Amino acid sequence: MSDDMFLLNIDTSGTSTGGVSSKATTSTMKGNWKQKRQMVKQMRKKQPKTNEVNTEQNGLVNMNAELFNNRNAKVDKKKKNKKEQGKPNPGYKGKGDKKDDTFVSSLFSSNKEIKTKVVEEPVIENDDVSKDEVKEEDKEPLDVEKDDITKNNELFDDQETSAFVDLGIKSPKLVKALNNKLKIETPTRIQSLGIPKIIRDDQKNIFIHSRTGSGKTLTYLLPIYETILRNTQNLGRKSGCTGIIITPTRELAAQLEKIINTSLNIGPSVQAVVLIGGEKKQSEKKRLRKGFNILIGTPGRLLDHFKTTESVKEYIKSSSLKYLVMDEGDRLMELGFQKDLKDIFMIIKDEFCGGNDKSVKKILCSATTGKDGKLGEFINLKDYQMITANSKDEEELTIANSKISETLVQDCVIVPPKLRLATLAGVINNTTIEHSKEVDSEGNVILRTMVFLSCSDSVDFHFNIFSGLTGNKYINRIEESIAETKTGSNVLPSLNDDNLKDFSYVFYKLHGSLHQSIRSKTLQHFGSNKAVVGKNVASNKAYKKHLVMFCTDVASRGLDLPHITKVIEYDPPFTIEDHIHRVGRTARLSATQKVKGEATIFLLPGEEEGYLAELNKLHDNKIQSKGYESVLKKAFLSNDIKRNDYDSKNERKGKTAKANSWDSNVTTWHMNVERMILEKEDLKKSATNGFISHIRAYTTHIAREKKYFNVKFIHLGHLCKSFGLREKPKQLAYTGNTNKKVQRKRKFGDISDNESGEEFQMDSEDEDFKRDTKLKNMSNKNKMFELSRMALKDLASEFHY
Ligand SMILES: Nc1ncnc2c1ncn2[C@@H]1O[C@H](COP(=O)(O)OP(=O)(O)OP(=O)(O)O)[C@@H](O)[C@H]1O
Repeated sequence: MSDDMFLLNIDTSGTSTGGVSSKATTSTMKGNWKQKRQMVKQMRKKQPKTNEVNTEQNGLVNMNAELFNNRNAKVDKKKKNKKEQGKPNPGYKGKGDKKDDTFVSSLFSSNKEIKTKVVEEPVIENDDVSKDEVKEEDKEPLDVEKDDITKNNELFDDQETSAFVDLGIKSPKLVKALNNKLKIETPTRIQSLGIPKIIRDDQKNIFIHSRTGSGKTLTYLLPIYETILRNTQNLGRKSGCTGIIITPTRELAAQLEKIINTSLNIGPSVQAVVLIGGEKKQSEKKRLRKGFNILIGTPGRLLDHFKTTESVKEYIKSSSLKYLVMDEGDRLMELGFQKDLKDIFMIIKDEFCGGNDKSVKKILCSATTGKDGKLGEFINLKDYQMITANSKDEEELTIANSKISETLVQDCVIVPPKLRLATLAGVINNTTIEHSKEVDSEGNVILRTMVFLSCSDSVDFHFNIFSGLTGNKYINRIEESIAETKTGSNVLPSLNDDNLKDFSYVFYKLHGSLHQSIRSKTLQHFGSNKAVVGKNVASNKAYKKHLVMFCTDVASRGLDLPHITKVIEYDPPFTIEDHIHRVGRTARLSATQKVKGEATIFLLPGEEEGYLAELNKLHDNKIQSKGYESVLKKAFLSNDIKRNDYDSKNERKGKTAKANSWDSNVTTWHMNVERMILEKEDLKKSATNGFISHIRAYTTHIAREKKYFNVKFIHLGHLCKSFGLREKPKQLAYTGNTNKKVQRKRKFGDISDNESGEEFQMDSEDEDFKRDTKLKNMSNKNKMFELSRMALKDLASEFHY
């Protein structure tokens, strides 16, 4: 059967009284799935309705061979057999199967109309790009100098840019380390503007404002180095602390420590200590006792040591301390660290500097200016001066001043909720196809993609799905958050492509609920030059890997990872500022960033489409909206996806979809996910948690963006499908209280809603009971909202990380 032929199992005789006849005749249809669906509708209109087997209700209108070829006629029979055998059905569970009450809806039907004009890129069958032979001469080595990708001219001054020495960086040792170790010779615009002002010995506090990846870190770091090295009394790490750097995330703090102590290491005269928690406080104390010139940390941990560790006082004194940096300052505000910061300022002033901290310059640093642009005021930087490389005549801090790299290629794909997961697979897959020829001088292909999600549970779920969808292929699990998937698996179609057979995918997950040591190892592995996994360690073969990291916004700020090819915003950002930082992980000025940088944002049809206009305000080039169909076609057209059934008796395992059209492949892929979730209890739990947490997180979109992102606009049942779940949302949202103590109290009337706190100490179980009662009286959708709101109270800080 040809690709676009479809066997349809509908009685066309017009004589049947049973709707879909059990003696259905078979007709053959041509065309794409839309045409096929239209034809089905027309044919169905001609048939009398039935209560017995309502194909629409059972989700049987899907245009795919796997589910529907010859199926309708067998549904009744199958159900009967199942009942008789009393065995669970490992595959299809349909409405009416009372035991499960699950629902298999089709991926391509009942989807909301997309209003935005989308570009459907033509996909040429049988002559697809992925099918092209990758000839040696076709390979495109990444020649940084030649195509000037990393030069990022927008970041340098048009005129002859001054050298670092002209900016006040006089220490030969430092300039040499910059040239030799970091391969940096010419300062960027923000460095030219910022370094002289920071070094100058006046009291002005400073806001360094410049786009992501423009070199802000060295703008404040080099003056700190220079000040340390100018001190003729410098006795190494025990000579006193010159700079304190506060960061919102542990990852960013660890990265800064690595720059100072490893990448730009100029010996014992400049040494940093990092305090980020996640390890024993005792070992941090031990390191502090050795002395430090620069102290880096997250607010909570810094404050903790300031209050309790004696050796800190020994090294932080007004005689040496000159700079207090708040990197990603607006994020520090957003995360509610104001109180900690105020306490830190106070301890520094009163306890470390004897009541006078006038010699300490406060520096705020970010690519965005905070929600209301009043960041400086907010943290008492009353007398600050803004230094910006974004616009020459800029004085006010406003979001409009925040810029995105001109080299970034941003697009958008508007996807109905049911098709989100498959389209994500499609985008990842197509990134491999598009960049598979970009080899480095040693023949390696290392692509890196970051997929941003709204919450930890959703990160876990997507990591589990993509790393676990291997059928009978082996997953090489190095750590619990790293998994490699190789050729021949069902994870992504490109793994079955002959031209990409040497490719493998390494999946990572990163979020704040992981143990710190795992977070550090994962990031280190993802960022290392040859993320070597498993068997490849010993072989001399060139690496062909696509490293895909599923992460929360914990990875959106400040991280300078090498060679990020693609950023995917699978869940929309919580604020427009988050978008700027997420996409800022690519298209950076960096010796290791050898790609222009691409970003794709996923939006749902409907109100979310309006968000495009907001995004377009930030991007110089209009964002192109891609059609999800072309994404799916490109990914799923050329390689048949095999079913992963476990039903060996029925000999279904391993069989390909009967029709190898792209939509059949998409459906088979999705059914594989659904089956896997049905089979594995832990995966089901992960999917359920992922879905519920995603909804909760969605409710936290800020008020000014609620007109685009309001949970009321979402078809929750359809969204459920993108988590591979067949349950209805209400089943997932409300499970009732199974706590025995509460049930007993309920039974014997020991608990009532009006018991005061004095008479009856409310414990968490009693709160559960109150909640249950409240929920019972609500409509299903309101239940979901209420649950989200309740969880929000406790878990608000969890959502973003
Ligand atoms: N003058 C320079 N010439 C070439 N590369 C540079 C220069 N200055 C910094 N870089 C490199 O550019 C990359 C990005 O710099 P950096 O991390 O400081 O950006 P940023 O502005 O702080 O970004 P973000 O806002 O995302 O934190 C780093 O890899 C850094 O080594």
